[in-house]
Amino acid sequence: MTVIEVDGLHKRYGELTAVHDVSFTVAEGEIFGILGPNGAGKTTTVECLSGLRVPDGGTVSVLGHDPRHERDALRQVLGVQLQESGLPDRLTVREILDLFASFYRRPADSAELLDRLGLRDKAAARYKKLSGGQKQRLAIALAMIGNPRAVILDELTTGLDPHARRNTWELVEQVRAGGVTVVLVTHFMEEAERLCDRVALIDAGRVVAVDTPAGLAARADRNQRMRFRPSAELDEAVLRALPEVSTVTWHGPQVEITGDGNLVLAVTSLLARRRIIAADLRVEQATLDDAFIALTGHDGAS
Ligand SMILES: Nc1ncnc2c1ncn2[C@@H]1O[C@H](COP(=O)(O)OP(=O)(O)OP(=O)(O)O)[C@@H](O)[C@H]1O
Repeated sequence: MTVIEVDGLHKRYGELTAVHDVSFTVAEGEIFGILGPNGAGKTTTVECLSGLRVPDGGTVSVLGHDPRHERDALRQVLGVQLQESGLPDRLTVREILDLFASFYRRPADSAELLDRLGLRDKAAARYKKLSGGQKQRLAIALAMIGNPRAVILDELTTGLDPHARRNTWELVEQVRAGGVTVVLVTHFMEEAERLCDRVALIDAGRVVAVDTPAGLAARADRNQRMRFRPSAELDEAVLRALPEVSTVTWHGPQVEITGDGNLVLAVTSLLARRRIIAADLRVEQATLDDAFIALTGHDGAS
């Protein structure tokens, strides 16, 4: 079932068109990534989904609601964690959660949520005393307090150390395991690759591609590369005859093969037929980073 449908979304700020003709759909239970460099238009896009911004063109439907006209109904079913939380420093974690719970008809149990997000020990701590990772966990708790069917998480792990980032990723997986559809805004390729079922790659306000992370990586205009030491003599001509193989180079006893398509399967099947073992096999696959460069002509950093 489609939970979110965006069709031809446009948003201008004065002279600047921040979002040009953006279209995608998100299915129930997906973790859907919106990936792109700073300023690509990701936040503007999700703000249009949550009703925080009014689009200049296109249509948006979130859980059957038009965010422009049905913001109150939408708020009951869509949880939103935004980049700038703007939470009051002096309130405690429990006070903040209880305050947010009061906005919803059927809020989640805040004690249970604190437990689930590993914040039970911090319930009485003031917001300003929390670490970056704890603040992010609270932000997820606030997005989940209304028992939503879908959540938008925007730049969740920016500024976190690798350990806190990995903990946060586990929480996002738990959210989805609870049946909630997740839209994850990120400019980290690794995060999208690790968490997302599908990704919309956005650059300068336009969708460059929508695909699975593996599908995007496969579009990267870069050869795959494998290297190994064959256990017996390898007939190079047979290797070169495989349609997937582009180059074969020897480095002493090691052979390096580049190519595309199902290169690894083609070469390992050939070796198996000839009863040759590929010792010290190393394979380099294209990554989302490569896909981003291939699809946009520049790297994702900005
Ligand atoms: N309120 C605003 N007024 C004017 N311009 C804006 C406003 N908000 C965003 N922009 C501009 O619109 C473009 C898209 O911004 P947006 O925040 O949607 O991008 P983003 O991909 O979320 O970036 P980031 O990763 O830095 O958050 C940028 O050029 C930004 O400067």
